[in-house]
Amino acid sequence: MAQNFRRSVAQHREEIVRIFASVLEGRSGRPAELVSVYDAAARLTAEATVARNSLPAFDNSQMDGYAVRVDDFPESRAESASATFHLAPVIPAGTHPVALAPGFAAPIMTGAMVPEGATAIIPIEAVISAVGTEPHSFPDFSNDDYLETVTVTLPRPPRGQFIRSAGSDVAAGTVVIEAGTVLTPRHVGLLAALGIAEIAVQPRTEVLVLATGDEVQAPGETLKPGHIYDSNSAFLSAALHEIGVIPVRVSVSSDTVAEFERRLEEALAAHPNALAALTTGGISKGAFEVVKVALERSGIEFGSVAMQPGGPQGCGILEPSARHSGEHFADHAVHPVAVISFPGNPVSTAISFEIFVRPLLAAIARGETTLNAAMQRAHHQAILQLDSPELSVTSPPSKSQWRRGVVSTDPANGERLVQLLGSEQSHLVFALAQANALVNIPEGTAEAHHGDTLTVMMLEEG
Ligand SMILES: Nc1nc2c(c(=O)[nH]1)N[C@H]1C(S)=C(S)[C@@H](COP(=O)(O)OP(=O)(O)OC[C@H]3O[C@@H](n4cnc5c(N)ncnc54)[C@H](O)[C@@H]3O)O[C@H]1N2
Ligand code: MOO
Repeated sequence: MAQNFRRSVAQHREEIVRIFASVLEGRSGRPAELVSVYDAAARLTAEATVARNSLPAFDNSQMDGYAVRVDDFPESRAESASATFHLAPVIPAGTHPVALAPGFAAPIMTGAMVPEGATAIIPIEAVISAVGTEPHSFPDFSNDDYLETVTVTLPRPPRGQFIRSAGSDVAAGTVVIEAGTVLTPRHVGLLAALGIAEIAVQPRTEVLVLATGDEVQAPGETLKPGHIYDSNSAFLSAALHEIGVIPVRVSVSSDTVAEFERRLEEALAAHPNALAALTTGGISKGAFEVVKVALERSGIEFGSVAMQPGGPQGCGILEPSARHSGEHFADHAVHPVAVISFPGNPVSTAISFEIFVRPLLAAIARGETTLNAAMQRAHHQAILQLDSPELSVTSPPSKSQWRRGVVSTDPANGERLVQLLGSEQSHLVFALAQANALVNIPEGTAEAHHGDTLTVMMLEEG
């Protein structure tokens, strides 16, 4: 049997980075997928997007008002220079106007195409006086009488005033989005503005999620005595989804090695591009440690990390040669797959994912290649608040303990404060759900007191 490892958190992180770097190395790029612009948010672009047309595509009005030829006004520097015009036919948005004849002002709406010949727009509020209508509201356009009866006196505008000229936003031919960009809603809006209905994106990374244990049942089922609901699959699937990775849920509700191997093989056969498998449970010192027994045979290493919760851990690379490919699975394409095994307790699984996997997979989903840097999550300092200042919280000095907490800002001085939720125990899912941060009591520290400064990691931050 392989020697069990003993590692620090930093050493285990390094090992997991090495594993992911190695499994990524052997994979060639997969063909891009075309997705609808409506489904493109958060996807990674496979190629650069070049604007085929300009934005705006045509000169258009920035105001509801009158389109005029500036040359129709008397040449004057005086601010009061004005001229009086008969009206040309109204130009609503979405119409193709005729050219503006000299001596006429065309009522025009915001977004409407500026007629040929017009060189400025005067907003309706700026009309000096009018005959046949109120100066600051448009005449009735429901019949053509206004063409005969209405005149408006307008101030001389600067040339180009309130005209949004063609190409002033995007010139045709511009690279508007580079390859390798994670699309935000703003990018999606830009693509739609350019009339692009579909965009080529990288296929998403798939990761298998295997919860194990005779006692686990899917939510919704009727619980048998001594059983519990499988919360790890739900947590991990949601967490993967949140970072842009496709979770493939595979529940293994039996503690037999053969079933675990068969489920894993079936899942890998059905998802030959899966980059990794995350397992939960079955790795510590019990009599039925199915994950450990099955995967140790395939070269995955198990041991302990100086961390609480999350002490028992396993990780390694499942090489194609070590796969238990039975008769049904021998013929599918095989890649090395990263296997990360978390302890079964729900808080242990959640914290292990946050500390060892989430930042890395999030970076991979964003197309980043410097995985070491990606592993560094933002840490902040916060001042511990305990209900009674004379109390303290304890931690095994040989371990880095991660408590659950709520970080808030002191309104008096803007400092970060942190209150702990629940205890250090790793079955407390309610406290975990209410927490917004993980709070570290570092290795070498046996007690933390009210007012101590501790390192916190915000759960909603990368
Ligand atoms: N003698 C020892 N016993 C244990 C040790 C130890 O060092 N010596 N370590 C403890 C620690 S710490 C942890 S963490 C757990 C890890 O055990 P396993 O990874 O083998 O996990 P299981 O025994 O299968 O389950 C532990 C716990 O979690 C519950 N569980 C399992 N799967 C799920 C799931 N999908 N959803 C929700 N809850 C789950 C399971 O029912 C157990 O209560 O070992 C300690 N024991
Ligand atoms: O290491 Mo266990 O994860 O403390 O409950």
